[in-house]
Amino acid sequence: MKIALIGYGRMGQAIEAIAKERGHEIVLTIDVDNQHDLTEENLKSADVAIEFTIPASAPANYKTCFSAGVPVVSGTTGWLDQKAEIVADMKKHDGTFFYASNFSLGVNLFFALNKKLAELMKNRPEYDISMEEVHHTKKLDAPSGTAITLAEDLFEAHPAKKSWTLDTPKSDEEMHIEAIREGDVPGIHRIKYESDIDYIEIEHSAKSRHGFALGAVLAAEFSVGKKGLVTMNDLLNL
Ligand SMILES: NC(=O)C1=CN([C@@H]2O[C@H](COP(=O)(O)OP(=O)(O)OC[C@H]3O[C@@H](n4cnc5c(N)ncnc54)[C@H](O)[C@@H]3O)[C@@H](O)[C@H]2O)C=CC1
Ligand SMILES: O=C(O)C1=N[C@H](C(=O)O)C[C@H](O)C1
Repeated sequence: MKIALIGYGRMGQAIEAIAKERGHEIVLTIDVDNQHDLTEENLKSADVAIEFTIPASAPANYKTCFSAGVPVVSGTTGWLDQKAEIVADMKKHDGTFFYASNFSLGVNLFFALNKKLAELMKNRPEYDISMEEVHHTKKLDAPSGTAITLAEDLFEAHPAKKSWTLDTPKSDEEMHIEAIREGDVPGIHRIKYESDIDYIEIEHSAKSRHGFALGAVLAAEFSVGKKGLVTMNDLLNL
């Protein structure tokens, strides 16, 4: 598979190493210094683009790939307020878009566990619910994309909670998410249920970025030949 790598930071470099180990070829590498080389012409040689950049750059990068007819796999977080526009653009070009707030298998199993626990707790108003996420100090967005996915899944299964806030909740319908930035932490997510008599917590802690990067390469392999929106549930058969 010929890959265009858009974003050559921590994730781009981890993805390059795994893609090469799996026998793929990187035919184009774009980072902030050569971003103008991301053109339809230069994308012609790629079977798929893998995009891990920054919230401000990702939407324009997706549109260039859709115009070029190249499937896009992206894990960039913090741009979802523009999702409707991006999906419309993908459809206009009959494109392929595989987006995941977290590409690790373990986190996707954790998503299922979160839904199950929220379902069990939906008639237990004695438990207050909160979340905590911990990431490295270079992270630009808060809360993490993964925390937002966890929160949205929780609200669906547990309708007493309806929205999240990074501040002190103003009502019982709001759930607090604490976003902690320290060191080079690859990513920790905790969901906490607390009553007057006990405390239940589930946690996922990434030991490195390997799981995210491997998931992104597997997603790229899966995306070639597909059309429309593709998700981790499709890849993992969840
Ligand atoms: N979905 C997932 O599984 C994961 C998602 N992420 C997300 O991926 C994104 C990237 O994370 P990292 O690699 O850790 O960040 P990073 O800061 O190490 O790398 C981002 C790179 O994008 C480059 N960049 C900025 N504007 C660009 C443009 N217009 N074109 C091309 N490159 C550009 C920067 O120069 C930088 O090298 C973040 O949004 C992060 O939240 C990170 C890990 C896992
Ligand atoms: O920025 C990161 O590093 C990460 N970002 C993703 C997110 O926002 O959820 C995934 C992972 O937690 C690492």
